[in-house]
Amino acid sequence: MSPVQGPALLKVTDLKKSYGAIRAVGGVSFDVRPGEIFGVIGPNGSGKTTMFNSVLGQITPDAGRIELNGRDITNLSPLELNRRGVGRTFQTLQVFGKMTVRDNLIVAAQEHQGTMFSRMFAPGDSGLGAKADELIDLFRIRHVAHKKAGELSYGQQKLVDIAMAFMSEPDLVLLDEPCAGVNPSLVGGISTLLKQLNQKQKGSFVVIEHNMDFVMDLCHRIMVMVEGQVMAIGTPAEIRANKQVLDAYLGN
Ligand SMILES: Nc1ncnc2c1ncn2[C@@H]1O[C@H](COP(=O)(O)OP(=O)(O)OP(=O)(O)O)[C@@H](O)[C@H]1O
Repeated sequence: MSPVQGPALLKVTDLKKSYGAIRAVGGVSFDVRPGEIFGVIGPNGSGKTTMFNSVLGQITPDAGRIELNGRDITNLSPLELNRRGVGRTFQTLQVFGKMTVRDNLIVAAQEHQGTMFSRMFAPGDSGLGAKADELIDLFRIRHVAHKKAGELSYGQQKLVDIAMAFMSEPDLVLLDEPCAGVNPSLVGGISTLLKQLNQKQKGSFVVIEHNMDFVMDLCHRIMVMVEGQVMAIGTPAEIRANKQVLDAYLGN
């Protein structure tokens, strides 16, 4: 049983997506509760990204239903989802190298508010400066806040990238491999930050990540996907003790 209880914030039911003869996601169901950090693990090609992109409105599933707070959000666009409180980070950096760190944060939230041309113009504060400063302090990037993001190390840019997803105080954030390419010395710091954000903003996170120590330490529950199917959902202790999971994945 998860330490986080309550009705589902996100509910995914029998999600399916094939590419020709390849069944990328073959009937996946799970739910994420308010305040829960939910990990998604599985071997390469097991359908994690396809599931993620279906939830985020980036690809159209063949079948299935996705609900947020009991409302059907299947096939809504990424922008509509963002306005309903769903944020995301990408595997690749989304920061704008020629803008300062602080402006990157402000612009990320302006986009959420619908200022679609905001990246084309010099960003004003729009009342978002206080939120940007709060995240700059939480992420301990005050010393680089007024530097151009492109001048930062990859690890620092990754922190900015993650902070950007939290500017609009989303109810649900989907994080796609937050540790990918990050120096191992920074991995523990990202985990601590996400725990702090989870406590502070009371948001729910879904995290795809191959770094097993990170997932086991961070997540309340973990879903294991294998060949487009859910093999197991449980607490880190339950997943570690699951013989089928050990044989198919963790034992490798
Ligand atoms: N656009 C696409 N066209 C054709 N096949 C695809 C496409 N996207 C994914 N697939 C296939 O669907 C299956 C699931 O891929 P997916 O990327 O969802 O897995 P994954 O678990 O995220 O893998 P990884 O850990 O490597 O990111 C794979 O067999 C993949 O080759």
